[in-house]
Amino acid sequence: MLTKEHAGRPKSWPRPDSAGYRLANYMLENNMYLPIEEGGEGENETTPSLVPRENGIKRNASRGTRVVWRDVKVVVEDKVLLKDVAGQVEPGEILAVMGPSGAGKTTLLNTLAGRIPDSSLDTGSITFNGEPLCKRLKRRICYVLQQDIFFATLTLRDTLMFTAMLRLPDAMPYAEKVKKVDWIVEVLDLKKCLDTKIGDDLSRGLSGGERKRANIGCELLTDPALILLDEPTSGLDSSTALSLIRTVKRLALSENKTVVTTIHQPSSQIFTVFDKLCLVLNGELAYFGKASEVLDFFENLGMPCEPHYNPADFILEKMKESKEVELKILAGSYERRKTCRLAPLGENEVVMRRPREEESYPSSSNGGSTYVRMDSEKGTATYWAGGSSGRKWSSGDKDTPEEKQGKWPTGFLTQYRVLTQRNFLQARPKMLSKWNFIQTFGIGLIIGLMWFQIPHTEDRIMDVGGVLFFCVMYWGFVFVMDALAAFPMELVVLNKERAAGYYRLSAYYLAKLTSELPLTLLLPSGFLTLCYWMAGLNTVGPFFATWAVLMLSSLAGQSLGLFISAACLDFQRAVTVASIFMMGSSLLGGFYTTQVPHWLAWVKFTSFLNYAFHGMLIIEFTPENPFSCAPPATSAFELCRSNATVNGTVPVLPPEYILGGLKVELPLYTDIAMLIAFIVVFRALAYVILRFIYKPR
Ligand SMILES: Nc1ncnc2c1ncn2[C@@H]1O[C@H](COP(=O)(O)OP(=O)(O)OP(=O)(O)O)[C@@H](O)[C@H]1O
Repeated sequence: MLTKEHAGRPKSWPRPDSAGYRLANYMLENNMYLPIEEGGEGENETTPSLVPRENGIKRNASRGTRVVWRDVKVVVEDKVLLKDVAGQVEPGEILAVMGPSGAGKTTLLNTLAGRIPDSSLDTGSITFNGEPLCKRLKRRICYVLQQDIFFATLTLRDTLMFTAMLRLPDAMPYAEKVKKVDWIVEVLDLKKCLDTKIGDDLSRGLSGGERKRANIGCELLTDPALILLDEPTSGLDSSTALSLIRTVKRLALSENKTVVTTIHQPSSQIFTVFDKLCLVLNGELAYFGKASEVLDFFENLGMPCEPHYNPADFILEKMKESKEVELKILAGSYERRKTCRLAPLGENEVVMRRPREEESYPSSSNGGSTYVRMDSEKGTATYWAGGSSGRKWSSGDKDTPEEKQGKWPTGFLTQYRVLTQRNFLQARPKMLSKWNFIQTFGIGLIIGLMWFQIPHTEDRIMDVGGVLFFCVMYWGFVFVMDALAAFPMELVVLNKERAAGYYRLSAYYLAKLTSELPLTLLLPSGFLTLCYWMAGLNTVGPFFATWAVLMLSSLAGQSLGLFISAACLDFQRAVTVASIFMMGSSLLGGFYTTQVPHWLAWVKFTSFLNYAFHGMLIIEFTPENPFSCAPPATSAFELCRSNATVNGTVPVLPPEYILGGLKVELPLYTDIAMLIAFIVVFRALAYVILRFIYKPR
């Protein structure tokens, strides 16, 4: 019977102090785990619920997934990246993929994760308990990337909780999600750094090992069938690396997870933790089998390893020794494969192959790759074409009714809500940093002092224009450049999360736009308040109207920055494009020159600064805020020259004269409509680029 403490815990996630977990721990510490024999059980059978182990110890194995891949050949742009690669990994096992740099380890991992384009998989089949890899099964794979990609300003607790909220189904109660996070924290030993910021190269946060475990933790939340780890130990010291691999092994054993990891140069202690080994050499399979038997394989080839030598070092040295040795290893592997048993083909399993040029096949003209289904039992082959939307070769592609309900783990509203909270939290420290405040109010103060209480006279009209233009230009630049700097970093996280199917892009985008709005508007509001009143411009009503125009202008700048960032995807290029655009916009924004060469006149209509500046001038120069004429001898206006002082009263300039002199031609509503159009169009364009052009796999 479950105790109260256990009652809310999902059945599949035992506590770290559970008997299963303690047993796994004990077995690992005492080297009592045994790899399961290759082949043997029928592919479609569920692994027996209890697998006999050494010393009579039994392990619960009812939920495991056997993953088998055969004849995998990957070709990209006529380059063969993988050739005839086969293997099998059982629940509770760790398979290490090793080989020299560029051998094809990551390509193999990407292939197993279904993250290569359909057109690149030339031949091969990948099955999970006999079911061919399909969209539904892909969602049960967790892929821990080599880089630990997170928002640096969030704490580990926030990161895990947001991931749980996004990746665990809406139907799961909140308390259950919290318990799952607690469990991950305990299993991966992350408790002591739960409230530490993730950090990055510039700001200290989690240590390398903690970040790696956090990365694994975020992926494990979904209770995956297959865990793929790409170089999980890179950048870690040997003891942290060993502890990490041991943790993964413990998890594999206690949870019956199937683990495949690429690794560069494991220590001999790490090497002993691996159950199976897959050596890849120039895209070909150099060895597949028990890790403990790899040295026998090399010895049989006449390459004995010296006692006490790290087997991993020995293997890599041999693989890189010479072309001759390389050929010898591959020949040995070929011979070995003749006797190596993989699980038999499953009922629904087909080994697919793209037809060769000389083969004729029907219906090859519909644009997609053409595949051949080879039924090994009947000895038949059927050709058919599959569009880029997916392969139509397996009954396994069919989702269950529950899975059909949605491609995403959570609904749009949940995604929007969680992403809004997360974006707000992660943007807040950056936007409201002490230095941003110092910069904003420092510059605001300088502007206020420079143009302190501008007299309302004709000769100071340009000063009023100067203050307003500076506000528009300053915040235009700040928002464009901020978006250029922040968005590419965010794109990396977005890319990872989209590839793993966390959420809809539309939910992310909408959340980003709304969550940052209050933060975006706070600093320019403070800045304008300071400058406006120090410069003694107009009254309260026009102040709020000017504020509204400045907000629209700032958002237009941000939208432009997002668009340039998404279109360029390269910071340096984006800065160059943005600088040219913004300098052009500033120069043609109507303040520096009112006499633009006629062939350049059209450019000012592409400048959002122009619309914002002119809008502010219209708001500022009103009959209620009169500007008096200069003495007739110096006035630029005919009206002032002809109207001399009457009874000591200096005549005032009507606003239309001032606005005419400043070449303000469009009405206020046109300026506002154009600013809104800038915001909408550039944001929409940025979305379209992300949605249709910049698609992660
Ligand atoms: N999209 C691609 N187009 C062309 N060649 C590619 C592509 N992706 C990978 N390659 C090439 O395939 C080979 C294998 O790459 P892969 O990243 O799988 O190697 P790896 O064994 O993981 O290397 P490392 O240990 O250095 O990460 C490399 O020579 C690489 O240049």
